[in-house]
Amino acid sequence: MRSSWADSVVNSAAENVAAGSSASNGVVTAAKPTRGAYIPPHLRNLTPSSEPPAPAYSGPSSANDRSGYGGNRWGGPRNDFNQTGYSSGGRTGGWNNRSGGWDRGREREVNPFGDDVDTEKVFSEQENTGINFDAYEDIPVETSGDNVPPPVNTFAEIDLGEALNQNIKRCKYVKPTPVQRHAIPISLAGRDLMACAQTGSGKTAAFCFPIISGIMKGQASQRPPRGARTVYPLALILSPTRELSCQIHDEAKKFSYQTGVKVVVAYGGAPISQQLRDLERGVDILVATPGRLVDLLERARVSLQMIRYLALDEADRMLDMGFEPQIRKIVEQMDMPPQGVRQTMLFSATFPKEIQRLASDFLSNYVFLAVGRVGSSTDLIVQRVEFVHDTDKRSHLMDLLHAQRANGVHGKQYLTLVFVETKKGADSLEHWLCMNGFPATTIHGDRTQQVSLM
Ligand SMILES: Nc1ncnc2c1ncn2[C@@H]1O[C@H](COP(=O)(O)OP(=O)(O)OP(=O)(O)O)[C@@H](O)[C@H]1O
Repeated sequence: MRSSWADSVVNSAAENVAAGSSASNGVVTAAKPTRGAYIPPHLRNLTPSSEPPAPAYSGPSSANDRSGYGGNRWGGPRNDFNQTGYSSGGRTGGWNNRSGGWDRGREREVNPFGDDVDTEKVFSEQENTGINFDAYEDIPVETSGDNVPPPVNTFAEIDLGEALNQNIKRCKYVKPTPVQRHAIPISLAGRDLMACAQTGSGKTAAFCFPIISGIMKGQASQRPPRGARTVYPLALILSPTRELSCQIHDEAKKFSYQTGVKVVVAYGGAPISQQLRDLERGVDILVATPGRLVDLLERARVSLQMIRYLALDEADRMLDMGFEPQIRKIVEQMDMPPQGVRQTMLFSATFPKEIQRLASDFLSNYVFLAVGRVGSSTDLIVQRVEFVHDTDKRSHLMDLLHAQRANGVHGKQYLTLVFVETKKGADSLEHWLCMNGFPATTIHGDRTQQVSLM
């Protein structure tokens, strides 16, 4: 006999359901929970003493429900999700098998921060993770659109929820970056967003915070059709490469630690079996590369019909890599709720015609946000091009390395990255640098070889 609290939630919910709370609306029919019974995110990590069990699913009676999969499939306009008007007492809880999870509430969550950290201490130390906030003060920010929600200066000004606030402290984020200052309030207000911001500007948190917060606070009473092994994520984050997807996944796991929100990553070039197993354990936020996601959709292992949030990261790069057909298939030709019903955030470093077309096709009454000069390289990096004969390249590199070592920069030791065309060339350079007093490590990628030097 199972006796955990997670089971008692499920059982008491099932009993309530069986007792007739939904008998008349015909939505809930299961009298006994089975594999896959759903526990809403905000209840998944709680202990018996900290919060009472979820109330039973009581059918699509509230104005906030996306009700009636037979009629209006998505149950009215997106604002009905009412992210901003949430009060913790107003949650209806509810349960279903949305994510296909099994025993989700009982799974031990790995701490992505390693050893438990003292969040208060971290916050008072006023550290950050290396972003140069002083340099951000002068960065031009442009917004346009109807009734653009005002930016915030601190995370404390935004109601992201206690668990997420704790994780922001654990990440040592003291204040929001410019893209976060603007994008988070816009997204929390339920608006679609087209954001132009450079890499490294803090975009990941800018789209993850509103998604995680929205899932934590949102209604959990939607009830998808039961599909054998199909999972129904609530949010989809598309990104061009495996590396970026994994990076977003790692960050999102930190942000969602102890929130009960489950994040899974799926990318091509790796066996699909482990990713399928991860999906079967439950998924609220799916981070995926377009090609692998199309595969999962065609196998009917993922359905997009419950998607409330869609984020496209580095959209220009995805188009450069030829992913437009896959992206359009995912967004326009599968079962994803249409624009205006889902909430969509499109991030791109540049804003060429193709991205403008994508924005007008995917977004609804959106806010345009540009942080920094669109399409330019960052002011924080000085770029210099030097033409050197092939035969002089190594000696020139050696001069640069000696100059850097001699000058130092404010007494700090910096690393140097050298990009090399071939694996063989990288190995040979590494050997040569070591022989000349610059210990180097080669990192072999699929396409670009890098040598980093001390
Ligand atoms: N508010 C913040 N305070 C301190 N550090 C932050 C903040 N926001 C993000 N960072 C850190 O800054 C770094 C860059 O952020 P992030 O990776 O989100 O940028 P990005 O724009 O998404 O870059 P990429 O395009 O490479 O994904 C990360 O190490 C992240 O943890």
